[in-house]
Amino acid sequence: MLEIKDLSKSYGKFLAVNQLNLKIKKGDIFGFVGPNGAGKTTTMRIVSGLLKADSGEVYVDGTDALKNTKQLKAKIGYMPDFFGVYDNLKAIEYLEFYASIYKILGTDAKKVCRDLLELVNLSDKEDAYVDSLSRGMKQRLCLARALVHNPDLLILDEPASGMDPRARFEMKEILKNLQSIGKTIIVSSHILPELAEICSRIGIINNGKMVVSGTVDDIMHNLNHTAPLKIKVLKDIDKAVTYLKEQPEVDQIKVADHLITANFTGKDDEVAGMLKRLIANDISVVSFGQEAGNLETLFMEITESQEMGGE
Ligand SMILES: Nc1ncnc2c1ncn2[C@@H]1O[C@H](COP(=O)(O)OP(=O)(O)OP(=O)(O)O)[C@@H](O)[C@H]1O
Repeated sequence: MLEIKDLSKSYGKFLAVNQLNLKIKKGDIFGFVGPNGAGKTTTMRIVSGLLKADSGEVYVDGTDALKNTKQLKAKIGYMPDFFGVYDNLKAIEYLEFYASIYKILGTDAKKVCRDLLELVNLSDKEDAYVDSLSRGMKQRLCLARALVHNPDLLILDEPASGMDPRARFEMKEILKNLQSIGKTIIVSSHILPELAEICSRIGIINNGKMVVSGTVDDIMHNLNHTAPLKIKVLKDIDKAVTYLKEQPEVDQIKVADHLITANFTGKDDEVAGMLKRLIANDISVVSFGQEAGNLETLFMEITESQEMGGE
């Protein structure tokens, strides 16, 4: 659906995007993650046809996006990370205004805009003034605006920034809905866990370069990253520890009461295999789980080492 090859963009002497490569399949929710100033907005604005690249190639459905910006605007919906102020406009009027830009007018426009308000859970705010909406509601309205011309590819720049947990949850549900109706979505964030659970794939960008991309599992595995296992056993704690010590994927075993904590390097199927083998060895497992949140550590490690390696 989207392919970016060796994309570069400088602002004066400052290289904001540096030979960036990226591939996104149709139907993906791709999480574009990186610290502030990494180059996410610059990349997204280039793909959306709002900013010129210095060099590189961008293809949307096989079409050269840098040479056919007008044609591709119909396919792409862009939601900026900034929401302007619109005095004296009701939510529905705001959407109708954007619909009119795409020549969707009259009763057609009303229907499209009402459907979009429903999609982003704002039906009851149809006649509310935009300025009276909460930040989360404004962001959802902005998302509806990006959808007004029914694009296949959605490019969302920090759609959940500044939202409270409930509003973030709602935004995630909306994105999953959009995926289920066939949209391909790129969503950026500087907070990795915010995205990991809904994204089919993520890419980590730092200093304008794509450092790593793939499924969350693949990234953890390829970087040989460890995720702590927590295993509670009923009895046989010594037997369990002896068994775990023999496993190459396991290290740094710690025991407190009946709880064993150990670092584990491997994918989900290997974690499942470990649980099966513990039980097959007659160890009474009360609970077994792998801690989440390690992705955050991984993200910090990747971006820190890059910063130190950079200029
Ligand atoms: N118009 C501009 N002129 C000069 N420098 C710019 C301009 N726009 C962006 N930059 C710089 O380019 C770098 C990348 O910016 P960009 O906005 O693409 O990053 P980002 O990953 O989206 O960051 P954030 O999460 O803070 O929005 C930053 O160092 C930024 O200061």
